[in-house]
Amino acid sequence: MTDFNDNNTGNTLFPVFLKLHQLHLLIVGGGNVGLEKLEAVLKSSPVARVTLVAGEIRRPEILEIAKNHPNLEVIIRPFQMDDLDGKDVVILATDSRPLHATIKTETRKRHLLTNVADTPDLCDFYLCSVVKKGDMKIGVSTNGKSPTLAKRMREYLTESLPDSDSMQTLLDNLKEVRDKLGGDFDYKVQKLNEITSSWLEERKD
Ligand SMILES: C[C@@]1(CC(=O)O)c2cc3[nH]c(cc4nc(cc5[nH]c(cc(n2)[C@H]1CCC(=O)O)[C@@](C)(CC(=O)O)[C@@H]5CCC(=O)O)C(CC(=O)O)=C4CCC(=O)O)c(CCC(=O)O)c3CC(=O)O
Ligand SMILES: NC(=O)C1=CN([C@@H]2O[C@H](COP(=O)(O)OP(=O)(O)OC[C@H]3O[C@@H](n4cnc5c(N)ncnc54)[C@H](O)[C@@H]3O)[C@@H](O)[C@H]2O)C=CC1
Repeated sequence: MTDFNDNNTGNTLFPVFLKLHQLHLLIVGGGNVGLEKLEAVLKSSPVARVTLVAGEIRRPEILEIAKNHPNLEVIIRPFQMDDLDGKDVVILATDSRPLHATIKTETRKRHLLTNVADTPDLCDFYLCSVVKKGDMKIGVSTNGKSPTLAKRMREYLTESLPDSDSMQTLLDNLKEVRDKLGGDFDYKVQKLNEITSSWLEERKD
């Protein structure tokens, strides 16, 4: 049975995995943080549809990245409110907190999910550290307490977990079994649980 009180007092964030290629992301800011967030997005979702608006591109890497990512549009001019038109998700990464507060007020009205990189309190969501092993992805958040520890945890999990090839083989095999299994839903759940429990047992040895 689900225990809704289980250790739920501190970190109440709800993790999800976005299909960013089906959404339109706006990043405002073209400096260190704009680049960091752009790289984080494209590393996980290389075909994400992204528009980046910045008064000035202070990290030229952004323009280099744009050359290899046709779904990334870079607009060099100050932000204007109509940049929000048609967007689904917004990341604010300028060096102006008052600008962030003004834009956040408008994105709230428009129900656009917004990350304000320098102000956790204004964020609707946080970016996380990402562990990737083939199709397996694990997101790590520290509830905003220590991004550096999130980064270290990514490194720790990347080293400790099976390598990408083994993980992919495991996932491909399980997918094959899953597709082949007949029977009703309960039977499938039971069978898949049986097969995967042996994997956990082996790990304990
Ligand atoms: C709340 C959050 C909002 C958001 O940005 O989404 C946020 C906020 C802030 N970050 C700051 C600083 C740093 N951020 C990093 C790195 C990362 N930051 C990321 C996420 C998040 N950062 C969200 C919470 C995530 C969580 O819940 O744990 C990661 C995980 C994901 C990503 O960005 O890709 C990525 C690691 C990726 C990886 O390598 O795996 C480093 C370390 C480094 O770069 O080596 C430093 C410097 C050291 C330090 O401060 O720890 C500051 C202070 C700025 C200042 O002092 O001026 C703020 C603002 C504040 O806290 O007030
Ligand atoms: N969340 C995180 O991971 C971190 C957050 N920060 C915070 O993020 C903020 C930004 O830092 P940096 O990227 O280093 O600054 P930066 O000076 O490198 O870049 C600022 C960018 O904002 C743009 N900008 C400013 N006003 C604008 C406007 N009206 N319209 C469009 N673009 C505009 C500039 O043209 C520039 O491209 C700082 O306040 C810093 O404290 C810093 C480190 C990590």
